[in-house]
Amino acid sequence: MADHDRLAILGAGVMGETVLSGLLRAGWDVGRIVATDRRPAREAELKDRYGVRMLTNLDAVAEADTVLMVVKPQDMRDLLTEIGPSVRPDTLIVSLAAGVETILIEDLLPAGVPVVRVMPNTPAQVDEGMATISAGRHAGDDHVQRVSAILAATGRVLVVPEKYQDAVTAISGTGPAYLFFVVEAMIEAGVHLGLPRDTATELVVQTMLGSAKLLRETGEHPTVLRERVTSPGGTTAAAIRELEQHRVRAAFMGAMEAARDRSRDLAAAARAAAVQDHQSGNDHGGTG
Ligand SMILES: NC(=O)C1=CN([C@@H]2O[C@H](COP(=O)(O)OP(=O)(O)OC[C@H]3O[C@@H](n4cnc5c(N)ncnc54)[C@H](O)[C@@H]3O)[C@@H](O)[C@H]2O)C=CC1
Ligand SMILES: O=C(O)[C@@H]1CCC=N1
Repeated sequence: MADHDRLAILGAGVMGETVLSGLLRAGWDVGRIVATDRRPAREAELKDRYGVRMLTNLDAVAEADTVLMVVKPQDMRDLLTEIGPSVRPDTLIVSLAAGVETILIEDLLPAGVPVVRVMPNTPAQVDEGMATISAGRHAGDDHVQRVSAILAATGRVLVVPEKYQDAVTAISGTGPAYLFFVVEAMIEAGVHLGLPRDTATELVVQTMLGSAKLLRETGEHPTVLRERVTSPGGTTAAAIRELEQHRVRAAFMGAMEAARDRSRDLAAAARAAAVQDHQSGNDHGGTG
């Protein structure tokens, strides 16, 4: 992304702020970024915290070369309906919403507007994010590069075919929640075994961090690393037997299938709303 390019973040909730703060930590000039939020208290909060200019959606789009849409999937249609007619043909539109397909976004925008879909995650708040990027029909390599450069400020980036994005959402988009769930459960277990809560928390958090670092830095398969902890007839073997008896592996598969299916449901709901709009003649003017 060239240094003069300007970015608008529409919807400055958890993920919008995550991207904003990451870019500022990476050295972006706050003057190159504008943001919006429909909640006035949130606008004031972000203005105070980062000195970022908070505008209306239409003003933000008018100023920007790249527009990140970071509202809930259910709010995406209203947002696109509002900004669609004002989007210039060369404005790059980027959606970070779960489930919403680029083809639906393109339909609500003027013909030919480039659209890119991203699935980020919250570890971007500490520059350890994992984001995947997929190009829509009118987005070229230069657009994908531009979005990669933005997301690379907050962690790792992979370009994937859009058909993978529902699975990605279930694995890395939603993934931090599963790991926090495991951490919660392990801390409770420590307390159950008689450890003070702060001691249990320190043990579990450092063990999570250290295990992730071991995986990343050695590149070893997790099974190999687990086997190295598992002494014959020892404590780990006893614990793993319990996890297997409770079908924890199957539960993880079921959980991620459910997340993948929910992402597909969100896409289907957006498609159904589009069909209903067309049938009722309530077309929003998009020709893309
Ligand atoms: N939170 C997460 O871990 C992740 C979220 N996402 C995606 O990011 C998007 C946002 O999620 P969160 O930040 O968690 O939600 P959030 O609810 O924290 O933020 C959404 C923000 O958008 C604002 N908003 C809604 N409609 C608006 C409009 N028309 N104009 C301006 N502002 C508007 C809301 O006031 C709110 O502050 C979702 O589509 C979600 O699928 C993707 C990956 C991870
Ligand atoms: O729960 C959600 O729908 C969002 C998308 C991925 C993570 N959080």
